[in-house]
Amino acid sequence: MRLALERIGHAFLGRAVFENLTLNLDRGEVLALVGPSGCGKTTALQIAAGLVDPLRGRVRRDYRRHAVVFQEPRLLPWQRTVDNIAYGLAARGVGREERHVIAAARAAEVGLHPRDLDKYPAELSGGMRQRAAVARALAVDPEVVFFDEPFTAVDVGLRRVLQDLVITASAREKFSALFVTHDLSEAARLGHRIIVMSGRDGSILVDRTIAGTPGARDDRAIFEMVQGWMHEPAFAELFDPDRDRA
Ligand SMILES: Nc1ncnc2c1ncn2[C@@H]1O[C@H](COP(=O)(O)OP(=O)(O)OP(=O)(O)O)[C@@H](O)[C@H]1O
Repeated sequence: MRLALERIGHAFLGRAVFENLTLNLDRGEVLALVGPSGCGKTTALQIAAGLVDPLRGRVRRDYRRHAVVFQEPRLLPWQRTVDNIAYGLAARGVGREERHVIAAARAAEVGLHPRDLDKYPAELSGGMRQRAAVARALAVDPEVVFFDEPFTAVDVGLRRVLQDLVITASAREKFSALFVTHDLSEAARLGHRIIVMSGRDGSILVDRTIAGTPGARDDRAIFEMVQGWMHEPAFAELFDPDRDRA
């Protein structure tokens, strides 16, 4: 077990997001977290990543290094791509030359061209910026990666490429990942397990292993899996979050 949220309760301005959230992330596992907008997925991720302190409950972490990939790339505009990718390494005291070697290797893994390394974020396309954000996360050799809807803003074709990057990298590097997404097909492509959060009280409606292995599921299998999920009441809230709301 890499990470455990134990009986977490959280509220903003006195309004509860969830009262009693418990979830585990296993070693090497990509856990897809889905739920209707506003149910608390990002809050759960931020608590798991230590970016927000929960009001109640406990977070147990059994790892040394993690990284976060946000929906927007959050690159430093005044730094070249190579230095953005190496950002976490600089914070860890890795020397400049070694940082650049590692950053160049990570950039190549996410499909950035060597000439992109000297560019500033404003000179990159949106997709290239998000590739750089993934490279920056992987550069620190994280044992856990938190993805908060990282590919929502990129176009469909590139989204698949970036999903494949995550699948390949997680299989190669054996990191665990908590992957928040709105997209059931994305969850079905890259997850080992899926959790569905309720829009009513943030409780967990579904927690199940996804059949097959990420990267080995073909499009038809993914399509059929998602079709099957969509017929389950627990998933229906994703499409009609006000259904049972008082
Ligand atoms: N900083 C904040 N201050 C006040 N309320 C907040 C804050 N952050 C989140 N909330 C509220 O907490 C609830 C959960 O938000 P959260 O962003 O975790 O949901 P989500 O499931 O990730 O939503 P989405 O899928 O739309 O990104 C929402 O009602 C939101 O308005």
